[in-house]
Amino acid sequence: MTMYPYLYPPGPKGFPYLGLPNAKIPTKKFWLTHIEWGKKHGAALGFTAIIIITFLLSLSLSGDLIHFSRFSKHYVVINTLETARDILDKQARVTSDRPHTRVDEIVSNLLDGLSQIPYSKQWRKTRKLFHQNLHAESTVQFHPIQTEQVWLFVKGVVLSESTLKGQIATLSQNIMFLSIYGLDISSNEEEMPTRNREAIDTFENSIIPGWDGYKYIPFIHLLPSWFPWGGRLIATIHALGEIAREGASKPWDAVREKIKSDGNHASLIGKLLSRTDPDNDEEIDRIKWFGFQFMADTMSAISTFFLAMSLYPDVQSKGQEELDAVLGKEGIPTFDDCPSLPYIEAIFREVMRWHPALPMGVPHNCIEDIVYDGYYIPKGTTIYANIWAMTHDTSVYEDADRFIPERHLRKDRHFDNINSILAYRFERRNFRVCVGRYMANDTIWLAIPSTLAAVDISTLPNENVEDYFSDGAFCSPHTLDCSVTPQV
Ligand code: HEM
Repeated sequence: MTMYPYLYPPGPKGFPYLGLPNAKIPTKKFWLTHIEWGKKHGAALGFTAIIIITFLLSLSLSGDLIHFSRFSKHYVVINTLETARDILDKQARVTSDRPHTRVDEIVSNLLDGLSQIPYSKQWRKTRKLFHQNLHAESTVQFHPIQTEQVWLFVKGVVLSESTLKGQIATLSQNIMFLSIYGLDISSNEEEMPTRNREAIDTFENSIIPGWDGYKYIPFIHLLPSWFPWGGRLIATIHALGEIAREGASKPWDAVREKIKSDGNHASLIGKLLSRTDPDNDEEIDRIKWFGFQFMADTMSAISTFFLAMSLYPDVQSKGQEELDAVLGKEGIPTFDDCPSLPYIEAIFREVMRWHPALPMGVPHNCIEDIVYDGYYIPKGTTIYANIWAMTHDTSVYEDADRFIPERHLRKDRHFDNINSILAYRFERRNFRVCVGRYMANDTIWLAIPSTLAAVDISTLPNENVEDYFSDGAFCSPHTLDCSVTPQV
C-alpha cells in the first residue's frame, strides 16, 4: 500500500502505464548511460522544487539512484557503493529476490539455475550445495586441473591456429567442464560448450535494465509466435528455453554415461551423485543445474588481461620483471607463489576493476516496499547495482579509465580479501554474491603470471579503448588482435 508522500527516485520519465518507450532503453554500454542519467536527473528537478523538496524530505540529489518504469514495472539502478550497501546488503532480506514472471516460466529450466532462482527455500538449499563445494577451502580441489589447463594453454597459445579469444574460451570452458563434470573438451567449438555459450548469449539481453519490460504486459505469455512484436519475443523465449535445456542436459547425460561406463566418480558431479539418494528427484535436479553457470565471466576477465597488457606494455614489463626476480627466468608460477608476487596480484585486481565482466551484475527484486533517503521504491521493483559506476568512481579511483595496478599496492603489501572485489558484488550481507568467486579468482590469477612468465604480448594502440569491448551485458574484448610470442 502506498501511503507515503514520497517520490520515486529521479530518472527519465515516459508515458503513463507504458513508461519509457523501447527506443529509449539503452542496450549498448548501458552502464555508461545510467551514470549519465544519474548526473542529468539527479539535478533535474526545478530549482524551487529542489529547495522545497530537499528541505522537506531530505532527499539526496546526487544521482545515486535512477528510476524509470515500463508497463508499470519499476526499475531502479544504484550508481554508488554506499547506496548499494544500504539497499542490497543491509536490506538483503527484502532485496535478494530475482525478477521472475509468467514469461520466465516458459524457460522454467533457466529458473532452476542458481543465479535465477527466486529467493526461497529452494534457493537456500541450492545455494548451500554450491557454497559447500565452491568455498575457499573446497576450491583447492580444482587446483591440479587449473594448473594443468593453464599450463597447456600457455604452451599452446603461440602455436595454435585458433584465435587467441577462442583459446581463452577453451581454457575457461575446459576448466569448468573438467572440474564440474570430469569431461574433457578439446575445443570450445564442440557441441556442448557451444550450446552453453548460446544459452548465455541469449540470456544476456534479459539482464539489461528495462529490456524485459514487455514481460510485464498481462497475458503476453499467451501470444502465438506469429503475432507481431510480442509474439516474436515470446518465440525467442521459447527458443532460449530449448537452448538452456540442451545446455544443461548434454553434459549431464554425458557425465552420467561416463560414470556408468568407467565407474569413476572423481568429478564434482560424480562425487555429489555418489552421496545422493538416486530417488531424491529434487536433489538430483539441483546437481544437474550445478554445472550450467557463468563460465563466460572467467573468459571475459582473461581476455581483458590480454588486452590490458597490449595497451599498457610498461605494466607487462613490470609484471615480467617481478616474476624474473622472484622465480628466476625459468620459473613456472604456482598458487603457492601468490604471496610473493604483489605486482601480479595488483594486475589481477586492476583487471577486475577496470572492466568488470558483468558491469551491471545480475538484477535483484525487492519483495517489500522500501523507503531510502526519502525516495520510494515499491515492492516488486527490479534493482541493479551499477558495478561499473562503482569501480570508476573518481573520488576513489583517480584516472579511473586507465589501467594502473599500482593503485592497489600498499606499503604493507596487504590486499583486502576477495570480498572487496566489486566485480563479484561485494559481500557484507549480500546473500547473492557470486558463489563461484573463489574458483574464478584462482583460474584468472594463475593465467596472469603463467602467461607473463612465458610469452610477450604485442602492443595495440591505446586510443578509443572502449571500442575494443563488446556492448552487451557481459563486458569482454570482442576480438584480440594482439600477437603472442615466446620469450627469449
Ligand atoms: C570473472 C568471473 C566472475 C564474475 C565477475 C562473476 C560475477 C557475478 C555477479 C556480479 C553475480 C551477481 C551477484 C548479485 O546478484 O549480487 C554473480 C552471481 C553468480 N555467480 Fe559469478 N562471476 C564470475 C564467475 C563465476 C563462476 C566461475 C561461477 C561458477 C563456478 C559463478 C557462479 C555464480 C552463481 C551461481 C551466481 C548466482 C548466485 C545466486 O544468485 O545466489 N560465477 N557472479
